[in-house]
Parts: sequence; structure tokens; C-alpha cells
Amino acid sequence: MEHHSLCCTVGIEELSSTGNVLKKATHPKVTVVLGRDEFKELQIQIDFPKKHSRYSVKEILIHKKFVKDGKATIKLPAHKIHLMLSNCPPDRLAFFLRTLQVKLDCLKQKGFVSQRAKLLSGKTQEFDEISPLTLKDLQTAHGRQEAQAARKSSTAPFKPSSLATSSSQPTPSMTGLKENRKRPICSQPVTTHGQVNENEAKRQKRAAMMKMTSVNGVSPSRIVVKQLQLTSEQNRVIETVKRGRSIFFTGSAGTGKSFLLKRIIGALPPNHTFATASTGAAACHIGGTTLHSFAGIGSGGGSVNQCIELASRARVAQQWRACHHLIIDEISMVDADLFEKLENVARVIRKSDQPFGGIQLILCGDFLQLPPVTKPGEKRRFCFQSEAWHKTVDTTMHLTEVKRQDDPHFIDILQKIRKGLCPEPVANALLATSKHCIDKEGVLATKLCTHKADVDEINKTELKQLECESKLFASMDSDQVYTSQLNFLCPVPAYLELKVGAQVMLCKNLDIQRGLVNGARGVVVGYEKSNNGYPIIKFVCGVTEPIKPERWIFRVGGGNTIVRKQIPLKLAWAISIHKSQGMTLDCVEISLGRVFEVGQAYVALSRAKSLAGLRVLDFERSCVRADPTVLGFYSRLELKHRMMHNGVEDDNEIFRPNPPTFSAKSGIKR
Ligand SMILES: Nc1ncnc2c1ncn2[C@@H]1O[C@H](COP(=O)(O)OP(=O)(O)OP(=O)(O)O)[C@@H](O)[C@H]1O
Ligand SMILES: [Mg+2]
Repeated sequence: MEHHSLCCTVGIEELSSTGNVLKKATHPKVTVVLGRDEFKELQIQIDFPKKHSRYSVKEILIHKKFVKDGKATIKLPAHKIHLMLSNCPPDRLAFFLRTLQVKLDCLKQKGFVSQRAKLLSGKTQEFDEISPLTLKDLQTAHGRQEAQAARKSSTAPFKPSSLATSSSQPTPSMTGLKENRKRPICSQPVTTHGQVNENEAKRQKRAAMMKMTSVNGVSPSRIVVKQLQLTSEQNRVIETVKRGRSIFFTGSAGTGKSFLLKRIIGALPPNHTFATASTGAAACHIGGTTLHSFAGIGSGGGSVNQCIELASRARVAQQWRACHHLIIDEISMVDADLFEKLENVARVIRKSDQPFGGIQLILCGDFLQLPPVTKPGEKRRFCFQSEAWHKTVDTTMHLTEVKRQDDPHFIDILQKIRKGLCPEPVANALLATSKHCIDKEGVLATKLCTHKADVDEINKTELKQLECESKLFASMDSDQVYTSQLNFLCPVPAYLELKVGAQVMLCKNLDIQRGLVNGARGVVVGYEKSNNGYPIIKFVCGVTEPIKPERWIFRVGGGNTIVRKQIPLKLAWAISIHKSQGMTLDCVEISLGRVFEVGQAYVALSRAKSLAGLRVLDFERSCVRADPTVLGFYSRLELKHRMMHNGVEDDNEIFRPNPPTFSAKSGIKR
């Protein structure tokens, strides 16, 4: 169902022969279906409440610049029609457009039935939903694109730079296209997340892809799926979300909670989905905004009535009313008081007696990581201790497969630390890391500090000590009015000062396969000779390459977005443990002498991908602490789960905090 239909808003523009708009109508909540007619030719059908319209598709133009925002325009020149799709779940829209494009390419390869043959056929009109994409379709379409590229390049003068783009448009000689077409390949359907339906099909697909790689030198993942696949437990969470349940999903650090949230965001309609997190850094990981900024209740410190008054301002209230799905990452840092106020505000502003005013909540985090910030002397109350939590959250699910680390020994150490346990072997293993030499070819380990003042001091001093000239890179912000908001939300500064030798960290996933991922560590080794003079970074993963500006887009409510374009780097001699929450780091040095918070040591240690990439200084067993209230909460959940399901896993609630399981890479079975 996912590949061929879209439920969204459709604007239909009818054009004159000169291209002027004659008529325009917008239809919210209609279904756009991709199908085939009786001649197996492509059709787009729009299902309105009482009728449908069909358009045969032979030539199309697709504008997909805003697919990530759930918007695209399909131009059908033969019909003089523009279909403007909006409020589509972004991932689903991307897959729909891909299906449309690929199926059309395949059809063009095969050839259309002539008008005369159609008239003479006497067939009755039919409409069948289109079949899912298969590897064969993808290859056929890919072959057609290559042939087009080859035709273009045979007429265009040779440009050396065309080699640089060959990774996205391989030439036939590079891909061995001919051999490729003859090779038998599986033709199993591919789903939204690129999974084929059967295990055997998976195996065949992998084998086919491996063959393609070896012959073509082209990454098959580029041809087939760019996205990493979800684990089965991640899939179960996404299915529960799609069923409309208000859910809290938890799991230890690195089990892919934020990763999954991004997929959930991609599966929900953007106009009604608000992605937030308790901190700016965490919000940035999921491309959202802070919970405070969404809620529009200032710091949340006022009384409930004051909060309601603040949230009643037109722009904020409109946001609350538009929200059907509220996502909150790093929920552990939201305290009970704030959660209760938000629940109250939601009911009043939305004029609904339902919990949270009927909004579906998608909460995610690990309460054994950083807790809510409290003032001295204030009693801490976690949001799971609130009445509002019990009223709202109807499903709790647990992710158990650790994806950040793949060494079972290190995962085991981290699991103990998470629960506040530090037996002697664990302490010894961590103490032994103080001798680790983790600085690699000029890339020094990032220091994780307990206090922010130390971070600023270290980065400033270290940069100053480099004797060469500095270079300043200024960001391009969509609107100067939002610069301070962007400074808060965006991981990269408005002005990035670099010097050769500066320790930096990548703040965006650029190329997962090559290790250019958010948190990847590197050092500045020079600048491009071109006009732009972008910094050339040598990364720990072995890649050395210039880093160009990237865009960060933040939804600030009401469908509005603010954008910053900047080099995706920040100084990385040091960062604070609070800022590091949610990150994955290559090489880390942690000073735990001044730990002041429960879960702080766990957050710091669990950023490292491996023990080998970790150096712990001033380690004392006393710095490992877990909050007893949280431990109680998790044990109660486990007990409840055992009692309800007698150890049998249920679709609605999974709770298996013990023991941790490991990703396939670790080689340990669950
Ligand atoms: N299904 C998956 N396949 C491959 N990699 C994955 C998958 N899920 C998560 N990852 C990777 O695992 C790492 C950790 O994921 P993520 O940051 O989402 O974990 P988390 O549970 O949010 O951790 P934390 O509690 O520290 O915030 C990331 O590098 C992410 O890309
Ligand atoms: Mg996370």
C-alpha cells in the first residue's frame, strides 16, 4: 500500500496552452493513487470523497526540492495540469515519487501502445494499483538514465569535473552497464524502507547487489536504498505509532531511539507533526525545535494560568491546534511540573477534555541518562511521576539492540554503569583506559567536560595557541531576525573560526558509508585552492576532503522553517557532557573528577563507540550513580510486563531491560 498511494492535500492547477493558470482548486485529505490501465500504462488517480480523476502519465516533470517538508509538484504537460502535493509524510512521498519515476522510466524503455492499437483493442477500461518496485525495475530505470547520460556526454565537450560527479551519474564504461543488464537479478518487491518481503529475497538481493558492486564499481545501496534498515524492534515501534497510540519508547544509549524518531517524523504528515526535544542539541539531531519553543510558554516557570495565557497568543495557539502528533526526544530532561502544565495547556487551547487535548504523544529517551535540571534545594520529579504521564502514555516499548557500540564487553560495562553499578572489573577496565593512546594522526581526542566554562576555555586557548592565520566562515541565515534562535538550535556557529591544526567535529551525516557522520572527528589540514577556500579536513576514519557548507532546516511551527547554511564543523578540543547527550563520538577523553549529576558518567562514557577510542581520567567509582526513583520505575515496568504477559512479548508493550542485546556485528545472539 505504501508505495502507490498517498493521503495528502492536492492543489490542482489547470493551464492554458500558453501556460497561464486557468483554474486552481485545493483538496485537503484526498488520496493519490498510482496505477496501470488496461494497456499496463501508468495512471495517476486522485480519489475525491465522491468521485475520482485519472491522468495517464507519459511525460512528467517532478519538482521535489521540498520533499523533506512533505511537498512536491508533479507537472503533466500532456494534460496541462500541475498537481501540487502537500502535507504528505516525507518518506512516503519520496518513495511514491521514486516509484512513479522508476516505473515511468521502465515503461519508456518498453515503449507505449499506439493510439490506434488502443482504439482497435476493444478492451474495457481498467485500473490496477501499481506493483511494488523491484530490483529489476530499478536496474532498468538506472540503465535508462545511464543511456541518457551517455547520449548527453557524447554530444557535450569533455569536462574533467564530470568525473567528480561520476558517483551520482556513473558513465556506462564505469558501470559495465551491458553486463549488468544481462545478469539475472531477483525481482522481489522493495518496501518503503527498502526491505524485501522474504528472507530468501533479502539474501538474493544482497547477492545480486554484491555482484553488481564487483562488476560495476557502483555502490548498490545507491541504486537500491540509501536508508539504513530498521531493526525488527524499531519497526514494531513505528507500527505502533502508525496505529495512533501515545507511546513512550526507551532503551539504553545507542539503541537508535533518535535514529528511529527521524523515521517516525518521515512517516507522519508534516503540517500536523511537531518534532521537539528537551534541549537544543537533541532537537538538532532530529531536525526539530525545543519543546519550550513549540509550547510557547516561556521557561514554563509560571503558573498554569500564566502558561495558558502565553500559549493563547494567536501564533502559538494555532500551532497547538495544528498539532496532531507531538514528538519529544530526551524526555528524561523534562520534569513532571512542566509535563503537567503542557498537558493542561493542550486541553485548554485545543478545547478538548482528552488527555493532552487528543494529541498523539511520541516520547523517547532514557531516564537513566541526564535528569531534569533542578534548582538547588528543589525536589526532583521526573515526568513519569506525573498524573499527566499516566493519563496520556498508553504504550511503553523498549529498544534493546545496541547499535552505537559493537563490542559486547564494552556494552556490558556500559549497561552496568547505566544502572549505577561499578564492580571492580568494570572500574579496572575504565581505569586502564587512562593509558590509551587514542590520538590518531593529528586528531586529538575530544575532551568531555562536566562544566561548560571549562569547554569554552579549552577551545579558546587551544585555537589561540595555533600560530598560523585564522580563517572565518560566516553562516547564511534565512532571516537575521532568527539568528539568535538559530545559534541556540543549530550545532554550528554563525561565525566559525578555523586554523590549520584545529580539532574539529563533523555536525552532520554527509556519507555514512565512508564514515563521514555526525560526531566524526578530524583536524584541519588546509584549505581548498578555489575561490571558496573551504577547509580540508582529515578525519579519523581515513578520509581527507574539503567540507562544503550544508543546510540546517528547523520547523518553528505553523509549517514555517528557518534555515542556516554553514560549514558543518565545530571546534572539538572539548564539549560539555550535557551537550554531548545524544552524540556518537570517535575518540573521547573524559574527565569524571567533577561529576555532579546522576547519569552524567553514563552519558559521557556511552558516547564512545569503543573502549579503544576512550580515555577516562580521574575515574572514581563514586562518580557512577543512578537515580533510585528511576531504577524503581524501570523495575516496576519490567514487573508489570512480566505479570501481564508472563514473559511473552506483546505487540503493545515490550519490556526487556535485562540483559542487553547486541547488534548483529557483535556476533552475540539474543
Ligand atoms: N537500524 C539501524 N541500523 C544502523 N545503524 C543504526 C540503526 N539504528 C541506530 N543506528 C546508529 O546507531 C547510533 C546510535 O543511534 P542513536 O543516536 O539514535 O541512539 P540513541 O538511542 O538515540 O542514543 P542516545 O540515548 O545516546 O541518544 C547512530 O550512529 C545511528 O545511526
Ligand atoms: Mg538519542
